[in-house]
Amino acid sequence: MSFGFCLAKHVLNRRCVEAAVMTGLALKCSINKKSLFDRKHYFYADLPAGYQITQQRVPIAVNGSLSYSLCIDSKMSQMVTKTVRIKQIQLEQDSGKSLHDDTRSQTLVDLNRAGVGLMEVVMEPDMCCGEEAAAAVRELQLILQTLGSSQAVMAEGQLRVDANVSVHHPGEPYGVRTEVKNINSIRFLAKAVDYEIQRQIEELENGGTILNETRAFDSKLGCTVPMRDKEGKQDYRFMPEPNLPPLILYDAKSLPANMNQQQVINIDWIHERLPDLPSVKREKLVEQYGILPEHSFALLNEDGLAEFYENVVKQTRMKPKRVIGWVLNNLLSYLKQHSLTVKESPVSSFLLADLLNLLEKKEISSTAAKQVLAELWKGEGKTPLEIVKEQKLQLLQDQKELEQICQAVIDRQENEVMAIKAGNLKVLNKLIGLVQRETQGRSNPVLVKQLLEKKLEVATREKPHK
Ligand SMILES: Nc1ncnc2c1ncn2[C@@H]1O[C@H](COP(=O)(O)OP(=O)(O)OP(=O)(O)O)[C@@H](O)[C@H]1O
Repeated sequence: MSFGFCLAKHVLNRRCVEAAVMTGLALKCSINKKSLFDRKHYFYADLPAGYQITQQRVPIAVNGSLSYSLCIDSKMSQMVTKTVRIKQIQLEQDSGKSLHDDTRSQTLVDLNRAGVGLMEVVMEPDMCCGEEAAAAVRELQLILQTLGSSQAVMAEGQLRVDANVSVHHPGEPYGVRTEVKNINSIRFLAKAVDYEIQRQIEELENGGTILNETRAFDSKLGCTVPMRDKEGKQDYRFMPEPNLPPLILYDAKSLPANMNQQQVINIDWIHERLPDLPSVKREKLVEQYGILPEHSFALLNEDGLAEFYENVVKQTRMKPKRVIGWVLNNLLSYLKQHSLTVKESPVSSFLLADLLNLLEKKEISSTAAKQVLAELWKGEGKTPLEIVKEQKLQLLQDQKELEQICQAVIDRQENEVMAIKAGNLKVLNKLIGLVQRETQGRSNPVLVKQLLEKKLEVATREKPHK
């Protein structure tokens, strides 16, 4: 993953180091007070210098872990939390990008990123399938965005994944790995890993062998294809980078008293200022509002949605547990349908809260509230109350009128009434629906149910006297 600051002319960029320290701390790594920059030599068209500056041998952070959760059932309601170990985090220079044009049998090289600072997070092989890899990288992406160490937009190359995949029988050592390079979407990551697992199993079952090669994921074909083989240990001729001395970091204890603060990086200072990480934010949401853990995941999955939800909660009398349904089932599905971000929503948290207040005060039914939301979505600047009045959506407050309508429905639906009296209470819902239709959704279904039940009980009791 990379951030837009560079190591150009081999002067170390302070922001790169701070971002790596922040990320290391967030991923529970030990931060090395001394790390080194080496030149790693290899020949490839996208590496014009013939070497890459990297901390691969003595990196800035080591031995961390990342916890991530994933759903294990199709209803997305049962979640398990897993952990992947972080081997190391290193600062590097990015290379260029090769663009292969198969139709013209040409390769173009985009050098725009060559030399730009890049942070590599190396994970241990602790994941078992594409879904796990995808969930771990999604969590890492959220952490990077929370820290501000990268915008981590995969489609723009700000976060890329090289997935190493091998297969082995339980209890046996890991098999030979292949590396699927430069995966630029979480969905493709899951597909690439699962494809590669399956391909390797089939290859081995058919008596073949797995080559230690670099592959690419072809998103159109949904499969991985060979790029170049890595067989035989390559000699990278590592040598210390002459323009970059060892990187020395300090903590509160080791910080020399007479040192200019601008010239040093204090790990403790960064640690104290780390923002709440996504896992902590989720826990707080569950605890504070009594929502389900999976709801807290959904809230953090969209940029700005948790803040939106909290703003609605602050401005409405409705219980947070009910508000969550409106935010996730109604507002979020509108946003998704129209491919909009939370910031672009035509319905502000204030308008949604206003609407939910009408519902809470029983001035409108939830069917009517959905109609109002659809109208608010048009972004014409009307308030929920104006829409309610304009479209005559207020709940019928006149109990007598409602009783008359219920009676009329009962009188018309002889068969249904008989079924209810015979004990089939589900049919009552049909009568409630008919009253709703008669009142154009303006009746309070709870009240209608009570009235119908009362009337039908009376009718049942009255029958023997007739
Ligand atoms: N047998 C294996 N099966 C699956 N993954 C493995 C296996 N052995 C190592 N890995 C993973 O491969 C990755 C190695 O990445 P690393 O960047 O350190 O080496 P590399 O791929 O050889 O380096 P580069 O691509 O920069 O030449 C690590 O994430 C590690 O967890």
